[in-house]
Amino acid sequence: MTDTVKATASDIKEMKIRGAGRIARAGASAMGKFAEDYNGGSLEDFKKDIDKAKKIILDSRPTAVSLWNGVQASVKDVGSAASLGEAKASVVRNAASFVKMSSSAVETIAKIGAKRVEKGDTLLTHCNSSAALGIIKEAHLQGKDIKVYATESRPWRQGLLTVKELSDAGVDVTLIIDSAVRAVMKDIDKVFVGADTVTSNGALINKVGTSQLALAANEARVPFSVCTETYKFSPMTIFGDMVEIEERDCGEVVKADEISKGVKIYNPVFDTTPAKYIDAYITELGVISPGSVYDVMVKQLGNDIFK
Ligand SMILES: O=P(O)(O)OC[C@H]1O[C@H](OP(=O)(O)O)[C@H](O)[C@@H]1O
Repeated sequence: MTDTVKATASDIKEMKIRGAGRIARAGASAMGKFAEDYNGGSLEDFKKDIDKAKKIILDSRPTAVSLWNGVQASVKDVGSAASLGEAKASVVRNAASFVKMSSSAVETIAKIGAKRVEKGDTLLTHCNSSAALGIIKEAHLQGKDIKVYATESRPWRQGLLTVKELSDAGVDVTLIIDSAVRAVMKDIDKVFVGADTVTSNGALINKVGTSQLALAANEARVPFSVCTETYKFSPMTIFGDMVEIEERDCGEVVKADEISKGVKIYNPVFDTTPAKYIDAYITELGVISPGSVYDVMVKQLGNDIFK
């Protein structure tokens, strides 16, 4: 297996490459590079080998369906290719097309979402979502004079990436610990978070802590919007599949010498926010309700998904 595939899978697993959009683009790019460098003999060999490459990439992190959708989009024409050359070229072409579409989607979401930010708004965000931060930075660029609260997002503390990114962009940003979200919610006008996976019934799988943020926003009647590309919508959930919630090493939560032996540590990386706590999904196709996710998926993927 090529070094690029193994190195990409390792970087995603170790979160050197992180963020649902970024890992999707990295997975697609690795598939494209695999095809470009492939020097095997036959189309049959290529089909077997690219399936192995796909599995290595997909096994790196289980929750963000964006990774699956990015890899699938890259290899979708291999089965119908008439020759090895045609199969390789299709993967290179489709991978590049997915990466371009994915980056363009984040830019479109920024433009659409910024319209929902009003002058003087105080916003709250969680973790480090390029889609959510795109909206926030665009609203700032438009001179909307916003203030932002960003959660630390324990245990990985992606919030530190967020406050650096926003302060570097000149945004007035305040870091808070995750358990402070309900205390600050009275001062918040709107919440913007990202997505790892969206299920067919409109539920959100995102960084752990998102659901408590949605609960506090709902209690305070603060609009809660999810900023996401539609390739994070999960077709498998239409047929009842559950989304696997990744659990990571306990050492990310506490150092071994800080806790007595025998104490168990539960470290889920994501949680689920039911559709009823979500006011809108801000996507590259526009602002949609949680109840429209199924229809958007079927429209985009076509009725083939039922075959
Ligand atoms: O695609 P973008 O909007 O950048 O990020 C989407 C989500 O991916 C991240 O997961 P992790 O930090 O990779 O575990 C966060 O949960 C974030 O909200």
